[in-house]
Amino acid sequence: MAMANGVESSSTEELLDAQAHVWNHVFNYINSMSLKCAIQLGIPDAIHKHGKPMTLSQLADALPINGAKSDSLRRLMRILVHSKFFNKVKDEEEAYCLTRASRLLLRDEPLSMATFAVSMTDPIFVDPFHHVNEWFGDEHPSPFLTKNGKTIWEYGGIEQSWNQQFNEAMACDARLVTSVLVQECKQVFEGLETMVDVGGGTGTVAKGVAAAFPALKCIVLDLPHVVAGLEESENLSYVGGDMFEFIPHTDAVFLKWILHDWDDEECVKILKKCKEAITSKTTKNGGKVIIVDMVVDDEREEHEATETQLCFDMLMMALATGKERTEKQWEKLFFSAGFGKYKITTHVLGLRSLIEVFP
Ligand SMILES: C[S@@+](CC[C@H](N)C(=O)[O-])C[C@H]1O[C@@H](n2cnc3c(N)ncnc32)[C@H](O)[C@@H]1O
Ligand SMILES: O=c1cc(-c2ccc(O)cc2)oc2c(O)c(O)ccc12
Repeated sequence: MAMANGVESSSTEELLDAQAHVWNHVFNYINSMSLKCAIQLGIPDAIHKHGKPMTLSQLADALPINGAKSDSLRRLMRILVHSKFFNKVKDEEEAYCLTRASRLLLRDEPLSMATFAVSMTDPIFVDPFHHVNEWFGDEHPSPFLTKNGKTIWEYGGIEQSWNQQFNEAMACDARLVTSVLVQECKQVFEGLETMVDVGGGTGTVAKGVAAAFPALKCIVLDLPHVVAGLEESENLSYVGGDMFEFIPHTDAVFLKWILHDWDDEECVKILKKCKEAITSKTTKNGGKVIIVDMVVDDEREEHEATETQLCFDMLMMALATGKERTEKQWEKLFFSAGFGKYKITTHVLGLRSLIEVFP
């Protein structure tokens, strides 16, 4: 009866598909953890050092692992081949080589994301996500605060090693973005005499921009515990302060991964401070705010890009009061803060956009 009917049998298939879908999502963290393990074991570095595709036994010999675990290493490599971190090639024997993604996980590469990937999968960083359901029922502005009793920024001022790990993870991303900015987006900085990188962390972007444009004076404004004791140079200096209170006068304010941390009301406050900073000086060629952040495209067809943007939106919900915004939402912020026009450049920074905002 049940199985004789085509509809019934297809609904059995659908039921099993649905079960697989649930499994897939329940165990999705295994992808993150496998990647973390590969970086910690130094698998990308070992393959890179080998200089040509590396067989399983060569890899097992090169890694700091128990020799009896080479079949487990094969299984780890299998899932990482599946998730496109390695390719398997076959000449005389099967061997592994790097992909573009695992090249970004080499420890000594200037644009390495290895520190970022290991930090962000550390239990202390993942922990707030175990408190999202509890947060839905409480009064706190973020699950991070539900878990830690402090905002992420207050927490960084108290937990030294957390602060250092967070700043290093941000610096990883900033190195990659800076290299694109100074190579592909030179025109954005040309003609500026001064620039303040607001919430600029330990100054990775400002250092890169200051080196590429020696006539441009760069100032990094960040919380006092973030910029304490950092080395300055001829055209790079640090100011410890609060962007909600004061931003030094400048031709341009740079905001990378800042506004998505904050809710709309807080963003308008920050943007108003930016506007004061860029309009209170007689600017020759400047007078703008440069933003690096996502512009969510609801129509976007690419599945992976949409998933990443949705993950970042959840990240902002779990850690702070922010969100990822559509162009309409950005426009509302700019006009509410008293700006007159803006220009969005997409694609040059991958999933993020470069937004220039003018008074
Ligand atoms: C997500 S990080 C981005 C860092 C850097 N812009 C980057 O993209 O690599 C946000 C930064 O904002 C800083 N921040 C948070 N609250 C701030 C405040 N009230 N005033 C100045 N900086 C602040 C944090 O310390 C942190 O460095
Ligand atoms: O990439 C990140 C990661 C974080 C993060 C993740 C987990 C935690 O427990 C704390 C922080 O925060 C970020 C952030 O605030 C941001 O503006 C951009 C990127 C990230």
